[in-house]
Amino acid sequence: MLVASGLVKHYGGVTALDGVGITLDAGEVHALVGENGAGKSTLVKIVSGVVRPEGGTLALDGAPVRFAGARHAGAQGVAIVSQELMTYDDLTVLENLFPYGAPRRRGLVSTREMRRLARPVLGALGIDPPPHARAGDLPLADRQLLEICRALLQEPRVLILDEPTSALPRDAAERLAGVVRRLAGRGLAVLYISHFLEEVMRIADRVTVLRDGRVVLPGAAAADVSLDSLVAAMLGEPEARAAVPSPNSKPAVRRRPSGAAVSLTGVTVPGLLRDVSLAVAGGEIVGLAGLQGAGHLAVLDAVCGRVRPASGSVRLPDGREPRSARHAVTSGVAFVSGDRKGRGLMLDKPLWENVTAVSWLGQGRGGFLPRRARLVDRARGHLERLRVRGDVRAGAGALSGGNQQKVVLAKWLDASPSVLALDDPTRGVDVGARAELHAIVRGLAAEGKAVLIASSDLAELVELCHRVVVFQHGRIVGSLAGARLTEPELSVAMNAGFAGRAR
Ligand SMILES: Nc1ncnc2c1ncn2[C@@H]1O[C@H](COP(=O)(O)OP(=O)(O)OP(=O)(O)O)[C@@H](O)[C@H]1O
Repeated sequence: MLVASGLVKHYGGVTALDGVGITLDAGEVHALVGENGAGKSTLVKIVSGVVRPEGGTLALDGAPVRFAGARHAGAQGVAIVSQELMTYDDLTVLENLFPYGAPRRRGLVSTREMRRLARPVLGALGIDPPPHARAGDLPLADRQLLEICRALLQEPRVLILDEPTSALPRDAAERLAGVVRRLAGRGLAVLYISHFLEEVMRIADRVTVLRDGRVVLPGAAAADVSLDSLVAAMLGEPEARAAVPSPNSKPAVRRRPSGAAVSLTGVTVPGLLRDVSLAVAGGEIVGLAGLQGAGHLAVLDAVCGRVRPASGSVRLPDGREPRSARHAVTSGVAFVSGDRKGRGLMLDKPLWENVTAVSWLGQGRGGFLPRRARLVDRARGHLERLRVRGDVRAGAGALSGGNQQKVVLAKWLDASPSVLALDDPTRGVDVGARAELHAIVRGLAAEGKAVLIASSDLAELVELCHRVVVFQHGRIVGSLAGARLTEPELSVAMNAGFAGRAR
């Protein structure tokens, strides 16, 4: 249905695509995988009309096409849900679903018609947001599903999903996988980009692997490709062995409890947390798990000073309560979120400024301003440690999405925190970088830092954590550690709690 051939694209001196081709057939889910910076988003942007290639061709149903922009591509039946959230936060749910012209009745915008059209699509995705709620007030997962809904309402023939499940809890991701399969069954061509390789193998009919702007595995039948060979193709053979941890490898962190570094005592936050007590020692990595709205994320908010308890108390390593987000930072709390756009980077500023920004806040006023060259060097050191490919003086906006996420982590590393609060820290990060970020988190714990982590990726919690505390309806319902800390156990506990089980 849609054939791209010989695509070439440069950004300054960087070759993003070097003669890339891909064929998307009706009725198939075609997965596109590759390391951060491999060129996936660039390919997707070209195929969806957002970026023009310098070379190569696109053909739709055998006829050559040149897209003048995303709307033009949309009108030709190519819809995209991009990696970065594109919801209009100040508009309502319904307004977000019909951005290019709402359905009208007798010349007037018809809310009823909007609802009628939207209801079955929202239902298929398993969400039911209030139609007049402000999109910005919805949880991240719902906002992502809203975007998918918006794309589906265009009734596309080619649907491009760029990391659609990276912000979704597992149940929503599984629902979405079902929806994608059904859409392909109805004759849609789906291009599916994801860093979750197991998910890719489950959902895709074909898989194309990009490495350094070139196709290294072209449209292979997914049934013929093993997970190992996929990783090897992505990373190149020698690196693959070093970067990917063996499955279920437990953290080799020596726990060095040194008293509670962070503690919550009887914390109640109306609507979010009810009488939560939790202590995390220095050296400990504690996971926070729960379904959407269970309260586990509110613990991070409380530690980071973004919500204040109505009763109970939160104590940071310096013995103080976090009175505000800024105060929490100066008390040594680092907050790393996978929601890069919302919480993270100054995209128009160079990498070194981004990386060194927080430690300035942490050091407060009155210090001597280090010379720029020293800051640049310091930033370069952090970025090399995280293997970010990119010039330290270039703007953060020029980095691929996954590399931006590494910069978010680097800026907090620079601030030498004593507590790490992580919210889906490896969202959108490739398998090699994920292993690297995990190694860094383990290393920081081994240095005595306290780590609290929430993640929609249960494998991440199982791999990293000493124990995982499970939340339901704002309360702690139990915890898992040691041999009981497995993905299936965790999933059951999150959904059904610990009724009838020993805690
Ligand atoms: N607007 C831009 N300006 C400069 N360089 C860019 C720009 N967009 C992408 N690049 C560069 O092109 C290369 C390919 O990036 P691209 O975003 O396509 O990778 P990706 O495979 O989608 O990565 P990720 O998995 O991290 O999203 C990278 O080296 C990136 O730094």
